[in-house]
Amino acid sequence: MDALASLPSCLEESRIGSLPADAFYIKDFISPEEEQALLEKIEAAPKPRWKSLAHRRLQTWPSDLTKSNTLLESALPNWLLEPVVTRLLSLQTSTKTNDHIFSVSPHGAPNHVLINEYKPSQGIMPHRDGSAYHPVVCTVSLGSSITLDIYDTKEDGTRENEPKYRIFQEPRSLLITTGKLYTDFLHGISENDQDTNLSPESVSNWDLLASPEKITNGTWQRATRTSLTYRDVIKVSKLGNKFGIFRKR
Ligand SMILES: O=C(O)CCC(=O)C(=O)O
Ligand SMILES: [Fe+2]
Repeated sequence: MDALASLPSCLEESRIGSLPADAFYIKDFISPEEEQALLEKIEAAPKPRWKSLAHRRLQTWPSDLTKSNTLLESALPNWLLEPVVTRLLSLQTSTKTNDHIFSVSPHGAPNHVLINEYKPSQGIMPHRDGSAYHPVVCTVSLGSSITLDIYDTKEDGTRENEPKYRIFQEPRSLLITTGKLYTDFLHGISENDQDTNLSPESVSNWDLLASPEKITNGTWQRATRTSLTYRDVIKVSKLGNKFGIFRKR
């Protein structure tokens, strides 16, 4: 199937209307072939690229941020730019403008990618992404579906115990979150080997899913899911680039 055939003509078509502003879900953003090629690149990365946390492993491209949340300037490798970033920047936010989702970000494009791998029963604690990034997150999912839980906070600022919203992320999909959803709400993935109670009522993006019929009796049995999280790091230091050139000589 041609991945581009199913792309929306503008982001507004993909808005998750039942969520606070703003979230967009685009099914089949990449093709199965592109998904496979990305998984192979991730697998082929040298072992030290992986950082193992207690319940998850991850890669950071082009590098980790410094203690002061600065990115040492360095280009993303081409396999992380093509096709994802090119396609992402081709998506207009509305039919009335030529703006894309990173038009007003400091560098006009994502400059950083986090790759998270979740085996069944692995997840990520509810958190906010914080102030190091321009408040736009673009997540491409690979391999398997998984449910992202969105939590509101109580009046005293602590997190609600139960998620207020749930977003079902299918392989090859793109999820964009920004606005209040970035700044006010928390997001996380539960440490379960299955996602349960999935229904048109409980899943905010149900109407935008590629294959809701693959969810049986409201249950999704997880397999390994890998995500690519694209963001624009606000502070970039030129030093990284110069040092890179210096080292090559
Ligand atoms: O894997 C995901 O979809 C979420 C990752 C995430 O929240 C993060 O890396 O900040
Ligand atoms: Fe996050």
